[in-house]
Amino acid sequence: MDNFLKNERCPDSDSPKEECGIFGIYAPGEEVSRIAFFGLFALQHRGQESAGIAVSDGHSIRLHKEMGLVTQVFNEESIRALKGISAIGHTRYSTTGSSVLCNAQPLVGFSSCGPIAVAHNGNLINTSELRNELEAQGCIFETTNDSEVIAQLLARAYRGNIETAMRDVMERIKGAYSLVVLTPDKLLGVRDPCGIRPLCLGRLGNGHYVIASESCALTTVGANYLREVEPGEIISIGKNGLQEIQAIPMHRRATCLLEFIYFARPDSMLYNRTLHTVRRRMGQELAREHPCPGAHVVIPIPDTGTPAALGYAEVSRIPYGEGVIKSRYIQRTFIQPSQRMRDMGARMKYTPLKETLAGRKVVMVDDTIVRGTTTDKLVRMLFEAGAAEVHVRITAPPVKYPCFYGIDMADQDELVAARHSVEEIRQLIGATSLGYLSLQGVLRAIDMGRDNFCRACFDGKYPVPIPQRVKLTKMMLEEPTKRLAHVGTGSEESLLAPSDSEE
Ligand SMILES: O=P(O)(O)OC[C@H]1O[C@H](OP(=O)(O)OP(=O)(O)O)[C@H](O)[C@@H]1O
Ligand SMILES: NC(=O)CC[C@H](N)C(=O)O
Ligand code: SF4
Ligand SMILES: [Mg+2]
Repeated sequence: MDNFLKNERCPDSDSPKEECGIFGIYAPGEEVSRIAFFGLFALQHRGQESAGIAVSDGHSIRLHKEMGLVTQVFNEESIRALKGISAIGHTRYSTTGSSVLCNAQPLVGFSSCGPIAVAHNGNLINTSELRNELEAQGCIFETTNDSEVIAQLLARAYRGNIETAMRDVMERIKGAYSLVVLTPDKLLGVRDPCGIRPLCLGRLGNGHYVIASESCALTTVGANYLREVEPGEIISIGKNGLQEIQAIPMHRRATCLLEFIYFARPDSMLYNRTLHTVRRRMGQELAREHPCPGAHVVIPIPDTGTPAALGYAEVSRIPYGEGVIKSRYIQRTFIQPSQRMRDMGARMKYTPLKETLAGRKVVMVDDTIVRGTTTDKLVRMLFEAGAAEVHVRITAPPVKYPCFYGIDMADQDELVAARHSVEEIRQLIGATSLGYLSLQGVLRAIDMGRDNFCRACFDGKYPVPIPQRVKLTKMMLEEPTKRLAHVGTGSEESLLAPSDSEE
């Protein structure tokens, strides 16, 4: 627990964070840890705090994890030391538990039938309840993250059949979870009954299987995309091949809408749609909903705003141009662990191109305004570079409600749209005009109905009800008094939204 004690608490760090990248491979005869490294590298955008790989040699499991980016955590030596037949990996963006080494993943639990490694993307909403119960039974926890509850439950339930044990655990845990699980002889891919976080299955040319958060990681390792892991499903891979098990009934499909808008890489596929195409269409819808007659140029805020700006330019017939250059070496600002770091990140990240901006009426297209950290600095920067007008266009509706399923927006106070109207936000960011794409517009661009998505941060309808009287925060397991609040909460309704549950 040394790392935990040394962690410096940031003033605003009590809110859950974004998400994580997970990867799994079962391929005897292949360099599985090197392939996992490449897979994790492709998933680096999903989490930049720590990375780790666990490898099985058929008998035991070895683990290497460190704080930092994938390329900082692994080198030739550490990859070579991880020899085996199967592997799982993780890139972390903390949502429950500080960003410290003991909370890095994969986590390894020890059962009476051998070791089990777990890597988790998502966030549970009944962590404290389960952890209190396990502690009362004598379980000793080594981390302050929610994922260890899964590892501990699994280790207790495992009596030789990992699929049955996993099903038992799925019946207990609530919230968002996409998992890869490794035992000495099996690899599992698991998705919660709403399929909130993505997870897909692919196959290498030699017939071996890989599982990844996003299809872009399959492409990187040369695997063909087969399909998404279904909500409530366990995919089990071992020496007898692949087994598909509908472990618990699908509740309903509720994949995170923000994965389509921002989180997932544009070259990934979700619901069989390439996200670059979807985002371009969001830009087209935005141009129809919020035109900007008389503007001279449409500029994207790279990277995620780029396809949408192309779409906006196509429909509006306003020329597309590059107005800001993004440093190649900076990471996502939205997924930095503290507000101070996010502020610095935004300033380091962009430089304006005066040639595109000076004297022009500019349409600036970005994907989301979450806290507003990025947008107000950008608008100021464009005016300072000589823009005559700055019209901000956003390919998402205002983010008004917190996310408890693995995204960095648990504190409603941090969300600028929770406290201000669109006109007030326009004034705050100093834009000439401001237009958000409607939920209908987003859904038209994806070409699917609203019932296929979690969109709770936009409309307050949570697909998995949030327990009442519970403040789910990133640090809740590091502050014992907050944990007590989780015991015996009767109602499953949230206090946060006008209409909280979709039940
Ligand atoms: O309102 P805020 O809280 O400031 O966050 C919103 C910004 O954060 C993200 O960009 P980011 O730079 O993280 O990643 P990207 O390069 O993928 O666009 C997002 O694309 C917005 O630009
Ligand atoms: N962003 C995530 O998916 C994080 C997974 C897990 N909740 C953790 O904090 O480690
Ligand atoms: S609340 Fe928002 S960010 Fe969270 S899972 Fe739902 S759509 Fe995604
Ligand atoms: Mg951005």
